[in-house]
Amino acid sequence: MTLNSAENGTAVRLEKVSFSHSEAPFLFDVAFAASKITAIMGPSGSGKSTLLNLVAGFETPRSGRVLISGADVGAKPPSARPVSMVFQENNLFAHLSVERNVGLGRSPSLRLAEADHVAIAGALKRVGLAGKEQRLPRELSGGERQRVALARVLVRDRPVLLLDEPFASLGPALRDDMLDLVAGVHAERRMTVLFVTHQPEDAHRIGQDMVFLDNGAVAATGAVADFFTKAGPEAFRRYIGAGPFGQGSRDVARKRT
Ligand SMILES: Nc1ncnc2c1ncn2[C@@H]1O[C@H](COP(=O)(O)OP(=O)(O)OP(=O)(O)O)[C@@H](O)[C@H]1O
Repeated sequence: MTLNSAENGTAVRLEKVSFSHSEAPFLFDVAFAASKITAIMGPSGSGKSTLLNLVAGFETPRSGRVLISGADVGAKPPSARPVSMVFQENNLFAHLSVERNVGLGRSPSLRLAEADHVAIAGALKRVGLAGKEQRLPRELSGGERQRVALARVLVRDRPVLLLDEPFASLGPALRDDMLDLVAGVHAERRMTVLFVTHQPEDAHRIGQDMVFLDNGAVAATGAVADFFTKAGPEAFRRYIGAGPFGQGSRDVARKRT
């Protein structure tokens, strides 16, 4: 039996990756487990987006290596990396229909064969947008636009998914729906997901592992569940503060089950 890459799992590793925008230095040395959802949290400016951009290839390390499935992807442009990315907004081209925006995940020149159209229709159905294929992004709600971005991820079918606060501008109930959609897609495809969020409840809802950044470096790593106990890392507890997710209470553990 041959296993495809998703079944093998695709680990992501930043090996002593240094980088600097201007004066602020970053040094990332961290591994993301294959086929898991890892939440990436940390104070504003700690380097979460920068880390994702290094994996995606939008930023180039000054030194160190980015490894995906053990292969150094440093020389590859973003389009050649086995990665998809969803941002908080501006994922879509305003002048293209929903169907064509999704089609870009299949072919950047939108030369689409019959099989591509079938895949696009299937992806739009999976994210709950069947019937809205011909709409423009401005004719959709914020949540629907993010569903289009997820449909594009599905047709692009890369083993690594980078999510940079994709649902931060959505209300709580809708955010939960979208997170459950991501968790459902992850259960089907088993991508390796790096999920940047400021919301502890979002990390808790779908995250399995946690990478906590502080000041341009990894401050703590571990299982998400362990971060939300009283024994969780001190810097993390300071960051999330008081509130239902800041008390390390057993209520949180109960909610999960
Ligand atoms: N293109 C850029 N040019 C110069 N500095 C930048 C650039 N992008 C980010 N920075 C700086 O690098 C630091 C880290 O930014 P980054 O966006 O990675 O942080 P973050 O943890 O994602 O923050 P936030 O939670 O606010 O989104 C910040 O101090 C930011 O001002």
